[in-house]
Order: sequence, then C-alpha cells, then structure tokens
Amino acid sequence: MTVAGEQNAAVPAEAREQHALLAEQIEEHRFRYYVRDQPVISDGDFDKLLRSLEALEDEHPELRTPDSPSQKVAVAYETDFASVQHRERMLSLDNAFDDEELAAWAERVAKDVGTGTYHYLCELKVDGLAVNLTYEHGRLTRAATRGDGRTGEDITPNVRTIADIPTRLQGDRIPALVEIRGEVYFPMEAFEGLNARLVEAGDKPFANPRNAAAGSLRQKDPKVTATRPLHMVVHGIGAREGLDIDRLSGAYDLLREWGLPTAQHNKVVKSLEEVRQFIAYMGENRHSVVEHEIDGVVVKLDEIPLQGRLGSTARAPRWAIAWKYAPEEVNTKLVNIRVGVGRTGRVTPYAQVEPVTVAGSEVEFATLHNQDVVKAKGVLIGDTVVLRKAGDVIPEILGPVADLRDGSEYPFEMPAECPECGTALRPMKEGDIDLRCPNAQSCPAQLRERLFYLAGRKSLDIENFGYVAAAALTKPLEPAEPPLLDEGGLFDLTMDQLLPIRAYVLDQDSGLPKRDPKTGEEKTALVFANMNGEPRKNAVSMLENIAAAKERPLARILTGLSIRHVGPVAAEALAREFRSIERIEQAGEEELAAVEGVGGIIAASLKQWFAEEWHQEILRKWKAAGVRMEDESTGEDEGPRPLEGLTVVVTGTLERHTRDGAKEALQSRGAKVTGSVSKKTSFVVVGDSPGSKYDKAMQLKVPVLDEDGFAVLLEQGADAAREAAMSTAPEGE
Ligand SMILES: NC(=O)c1ccc[n+]([C@@H]2O[C@H](COP(=O)([O-])OP(=O)(O)OC[C@H]3O[C@@H](n4cnc5c(N)ncnc54)[C@H](O)[C@@H]3O)[C@@H](O)[C@H]2O)c1
Ligand SMILES: [Zn+2]
Repeated sequence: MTVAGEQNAAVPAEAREQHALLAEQIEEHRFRYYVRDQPVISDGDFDKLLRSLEALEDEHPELRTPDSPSQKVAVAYETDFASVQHRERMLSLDNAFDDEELAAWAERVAKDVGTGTYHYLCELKVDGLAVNLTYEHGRLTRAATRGDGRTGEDITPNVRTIADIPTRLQGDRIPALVEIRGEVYFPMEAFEGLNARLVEAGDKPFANPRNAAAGSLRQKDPKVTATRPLHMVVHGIGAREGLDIDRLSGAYDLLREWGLPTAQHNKVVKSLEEVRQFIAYMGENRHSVVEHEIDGVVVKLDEIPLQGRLGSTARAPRWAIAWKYAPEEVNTKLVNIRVGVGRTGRVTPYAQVEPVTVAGSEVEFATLHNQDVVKAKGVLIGDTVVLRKAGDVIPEILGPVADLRDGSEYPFEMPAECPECGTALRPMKEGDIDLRCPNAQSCPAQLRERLFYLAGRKSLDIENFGYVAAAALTKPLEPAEPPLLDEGGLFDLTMDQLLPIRAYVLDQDSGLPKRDPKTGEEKTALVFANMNGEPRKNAVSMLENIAAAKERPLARILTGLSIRHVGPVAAEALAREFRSIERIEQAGEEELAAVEGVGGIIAASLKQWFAEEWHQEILRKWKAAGVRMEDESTGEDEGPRPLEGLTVVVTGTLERHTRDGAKEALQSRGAKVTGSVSKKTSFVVVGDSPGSKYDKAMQLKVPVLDEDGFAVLLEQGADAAREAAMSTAPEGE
C-alpha cells in the first residue's frame, strides 16, 4: 500500500485538482483586483468562480481548509504601502443571489436571536473599495484599506485629500477611539473625463469606476489622489472606546452629527417582507434615486448587542447579508467599431462586441457617440472591454481591460467616406466634432432613416411600413436601381415595383444583415412577394396605407419632411398658423420666427429647406400624387376657425376619438390644446378615468364636457357647448 491518496481519501483526485485550480484562479484575480486595481474578469464572473469553489466544498467539506479562498477576506500581499493592523477585523459579506438564500439567512438570524424583537437595517451596497478610518479623540489618525481583513495598507495621506472625510470630528459624545468603516467611490459622471486625461497622458485607462476609485486612492503620490473626485459613504463601525451604542442606525445618526458622510437611503424595517420591498424598489430606482453606483443591498441586524451574539465566520459577519443585483457590467471582446449614418447624415461610430447577456438582454452593439469619445475611452479594436447596460439606457463601453492586450489591438480610424454611399464625409460646419455625409438626397442610409421616421407614429403613421421596407426601397440587392432615390416617389409606388425587390434580412438594432448561423452567409429574401411571386398581405396593406396617408393633417405631412428642427410640436404650430405648405413657404423668415413655438432657428431652417431644388421636387411629386398639403377648414357655417381663442384640455379616455384625434379636431378648428387646467382654460373634455385634471376643473369652475358635449363643441361651437357642459362656470366667478 502506498501512502499517497490516504490524505483526503474521501475526496476524488479530480475534485481536489479542480479545487486547487479554482483557488489559484481566485487568488490571481484577487491580486489583480485589490493590488493592481486592474481586474481582467467581471465581478459577476469572479463571484461565479467563488461560488463554484464553495459548491465544491459543500460537496467535499474536507476541502474547506482555513486557507481556502472561501474562508478568507483576501490574501495579504506586499504592496508599496506600509502595513497597518486593524483594531477590529474588516470582514467581507456573505451573498444572497435569490430569495431563498435571503430567507435562509433570515431564518438563521431568527433562530440565533431566539426570543426578543429585532430590526433589519437595509443599506445600499456601494460599489467602491472599503476603508477603515481611525479617529482618536476626534482626530483622524489613520486610514487603511481592508487588505486581508486584519492587516491593511496605510493610505492616510491619500484619504486626507478626500473632501467628504473630516480630519476632525465635530460635536458631542466624541469617543476616545473609534474605527469608521466606509466605501470610497468614484462618480460615474466623472469617469469618462478621467480616462480621457489618462489616455492623453499615455497612461492606462481604468476599466470601470470602481477600479478608478481603488486606483485613485492607492496612489503613491497623494497629490494625484487629490485631483480625483473621490467620495465616501460610511457603512460600519469597528473598534471603539468610550462609545456606547445599541443600534447601528442610531450610531449613524451620531456619526452624521460629527460630520461623517453617512448614507442617504438607509431604512430600518421590521419584517423580511419590507426588506424585499426595499430591495425591489432600489433595484428599480438605482439610477434615479441613488447618487452613486450600487451593486446590491446589505441587510443587517440593527441591534448591536445581537450582532455580537451572532458573531462572524472567518470571512463574514453572520448578522449581515449582501443581496446582489444582476450585474450591469460584463466583459466582452470589442470585435469592431463601425459607423452608422443617421437621418440627418450624422456619422457615428458604434461598437460591435462579441454578444453577451447583460441585465437580462443580449447585447451585440454599444454606442460610442463620436470619434473623440472613442479616443477618450482609450479602447482599441480587439480589446476586452467592460460593457455596461444600466436600466433602459443604451449599452455603453466603459473602458478597456488593458492588462489583457496582446499587441494585436489597433486604434479605430474614422472613415473618410460614407460607408453607405461613398461620399466624402465632412463636418457640417467648421469646428464640429461630428462628421456628416453630405449626400442628403439619396444616401441610402439617410433616406432609409427619413422614410422610417416619416412612416412612424409621430409623422404619417403608415402601418406595415417599417425599417425593413424602408431599407428595401432604398438599397435593394435587386433590382439594381432602387425604387426610391428620395421620398418624392413614395406615393407613386406600385406593386409591380415592389414585387422583384430582394434585400438582406436586416437586424433591427444595428441595421446590419443577419447571417445564416450555419453557413455564415448574409441572408437575403424577397421583401414584398411570397414564394409564388404574389404580393404578400403586408405589401398590399402597405400600399393601401401609403395611399391613405395622403389625407393626413398638414402637421403630420410637415413632420414627415424631416426638416431640421421641425418636429411634431413645431409642425403643429406652423400648421395652425399657416394651414398650408404653400403659405409656410411664402412666409418671410421673421413672420415664421414670430409664431409661438417656432422661433429663429426653425425659421432659418425652413427657409433653407425650401430653397433646395430637390426638396421642391418632392413637394411637386407629392402634390401631383394627391397628398393633401393643407388643412381645410371645417365648420364652414361659423367661418374657418370657429374655435379660435379657446383653450381646451382633454383628459381621460374618449370612446370616439383617440387623444391625438381629439387634439387634431380641436386644433384644426383654431382651438389651443394644453396639458394643464388653469383659470384660462375654456373647456375640459373628460373621458373615462379622468383623474386630477377633472378635479381641478371642478375646483376652478371650468366647464367640463363629456364626449357628447365635446361633439357639440366641435359641431356647434363654444356657446352651444357651454350649455351642454356638465358644470357651468358663470362668467367672472
Ligand atoms: N473582477 C475580479 O477579478 C474581482 C476580484 C476580487 C473581487 N471582486 C469583486 O469585488 C467585490 C468585493 O468583494 P468582497 O469580498 O469585498 O465582497 P462583497 O463586495 O460581496 O462584500 C463586502 C464588501 O462590501 C462593501 N460594502 C459596500 N456597501 C456596504 C454596506 N452598506 N455595508 C457593508 N459593507 C458594504 C464593503 O467594502 C465590504 O467589504 C465583489 O463584488 C467581487 O466580485 C472582483
Ligand atoms: Zn452617405
């Protein structure tokens, strides 16, 4: 018999090997993270490694030795800083990734507490790095990083540069000694600026704000730290002498009085249900109510004597748990930087990354805004990058993982020519950062975007005319000549023109062709015809809907022309004032600018637009096709604008009108439609569930019309409507 294999006989060699491998990886990543401030994997992936190690140890408890990474806060490393002993250990936190784990923790707490009441203190989990501040008789005598939990790095001079952190405590009951624990963070808004300066100076940019916080604080030269906008939030108390406290939440109040930066959003609750509510609320509102990045919620037992009773493991207190939100940051590869051309010809770079799932959705593209932003971020094509998707915000790239570069990465260069039509790009005017494709008329990209907008809800609202149709009509693979070279021919399109159109199958988000997953070939298809060459149903209704769109009100037609700065609101104002394209064209610049809601910029833009020959051609063609280019007056009996001078508010759901329809009916008769009820309001039209505007109308005694009363207003005018009103406000009351 050999001796080998006798040790840990119960643990298969394979598991032991896997454990050793994981442990080594974890140590390596901790070193990169805590010492170099340049991690190469995301926190999410790191947490997964740690979890796999723990799972392995659950299966084979013999592997859970005191020097396993699962049992330690971190390893002690030699760094450039002097070591300091913490008077009381600085621990990590156990995590809960789902409700079951949270409930299991709460159950253990209940069991350990036994009888007696207690409270949960909910705090935000600030995404930064932990510091320990020692105050002796109110003076800051030392500041240290967490290190391995017992020994940290002395960063006192650096911490003294942080404005949030008082060097002297003010007020009453200042103890002989107290250790204050908190998190130092770097504000997201300042992050891009910092990286831009680092890149310009030839230094490595940071991958994310948390690394920027750690890197900024752990500078050999505190003068550098002083230039960084670091902040701190207090989240605990360590050793203390001459300080008697029984609730952590109460202690925070005292700390705040002393001038320490305590958290704004802590909440003490009694039940686990309320804890869940806090977690859910903060998860949803983390970007609107919180001034710094958070990665979770920390739930603590508020009663300090009970904390003592529950105690800690080697790594974490038993009286607290960290709920982690789904990570919003992941690492992925920056495959390429492409440029897109927008509706106004603006050319913007965007990132194409190896597809990753972040915050619940798969991401393949991220915005980069313009070439200066690409440079400022310091990202190279081929880099591993940190991608962030926060809430509903478009995914963005935070920064590169510079430590993973192998030399094959290369910088992005803005193309000199439009990727879609080959025209040389140039800035619109001197000094603009943005480049534009000057081929406004028939650059397929610009035309596609204009058509897509024109067919959209804010404009002509043409159903069955989406991005795919817009692309197919402007840049088909077949036939060689696209049916539309600008929007002039839109209303003349025929089914014969549509049937032969073949196009790439485009990805909605990127506008790039989809590929066959097997062959990698770009997919193509007949767009408007089925397999037998017959019109698809969608194509038929698209043409019908295009024809119907000829009757849209002037404001919508105007919006659809993509005149710069003329959105739906300005278009409404213009339509109301002039009631025909012709009159808008004939109006002088000053006359246009004088219209409420128009102004000088829009007036100038209108003049420019009409001066362009190809724009005139569009108008001629549309007119010839029968597009209604003016708003005719209704209610002929009372003159062209029977409701002139009235201000009307529409609220609640109407049965016979959509909200927009009701608005248009009023405006076309000369009434002004506003959103809030005041004394000046002439009528409030109410549908179902009208809400507070109805109450306000009653309060101000503004006449209220139901749907029948509304019909009276439209058909017979204001006087008749006043009689039909549900409540009448005698003049002058
Ligand atoms: N990407 C990597 O390579 C890598 C390597 C190591 C660690 N990490 C990440 O670093 C993070 C830190 O790890 P950890 O061991 O400190 O565990 P942790 O982040 O899960 O929890 C402990 C820490 O949370 C902080 N904290 C923030 N708000 C707090 C509050 N209100 N109350 C109490 N503490 C609060 C404290 O600094 C405390 O030390 C983890 O998210 C981990 O993924 C990443
Ligand atoms: Zn172009």
